[in-house]
Amino acid sequence: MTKFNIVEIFESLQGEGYNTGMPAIFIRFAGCNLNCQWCDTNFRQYTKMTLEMILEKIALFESKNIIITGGEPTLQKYLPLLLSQLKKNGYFIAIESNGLGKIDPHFDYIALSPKFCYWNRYQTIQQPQIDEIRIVVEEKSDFYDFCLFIEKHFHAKRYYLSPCELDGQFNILATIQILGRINQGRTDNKWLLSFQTHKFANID
Ligand SMILES: Nc1nc2[nH]cc(C(=O)O)c2c(=O)[nH]1
Ligand code: SF4
Ligand SMILES: [Mg+2]
Repeated sequence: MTKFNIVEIFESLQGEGYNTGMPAIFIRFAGCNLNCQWCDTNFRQYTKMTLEMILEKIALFESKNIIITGGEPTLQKYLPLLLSQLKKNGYFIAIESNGLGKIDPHFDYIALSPKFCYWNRYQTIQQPQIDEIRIVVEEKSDFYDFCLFIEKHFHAKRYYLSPCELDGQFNILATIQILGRINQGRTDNKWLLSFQTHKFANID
């Protein structure tokens, strides 16, 4: 029986990146292949749901946008099946991924969040055209080089830096300093700021 490991399904507003404020149904999958120090998501507690159970649950919400997230959603074996069913039902489907798994090019919107700590593992990874890259800022001397590497390695429409929350504090100054450094001498201001606005607004 085809089952998905689901942490939670809820309706909210996209809190981050280009689509900030977009009403969406979030489907959060369990499990991750990484272990980031500042991870803010409990991806270890989940329930098993069939495709029918997921469709029934999301039909209760108003939104026709879906954000597939985790954990790391590409680890779900039956994700392509869910994707094709949701597409048949007319949903716009975005994915949030750490970028180390294979991303199905049929997603309507692809947001990758590559992790500085796992830099080496991105060297051999190829991905289709990405809509946005969003990197959480780590205050390490070669973090800037990591951003340049990612910009070269993955082709995205937009690039964002996002302040890291650690012990309730966001490293905003470090974030805009890196943005300043990376945009210096360019005329396109290619790298932009993304806040996790849902955390400030106290919504899911
Ligand atoms: N509002 C809201 N926006 C989000 N964008 C990405 C999220 C995530 O946890 O992947 C998230 C989330 O958890 N909440
Ligand atoms: S990749 Fe994302 S979900 Fe996985 S440990 Fe890192 S921050 Fe958490
Ligand atoms: Mg989150």
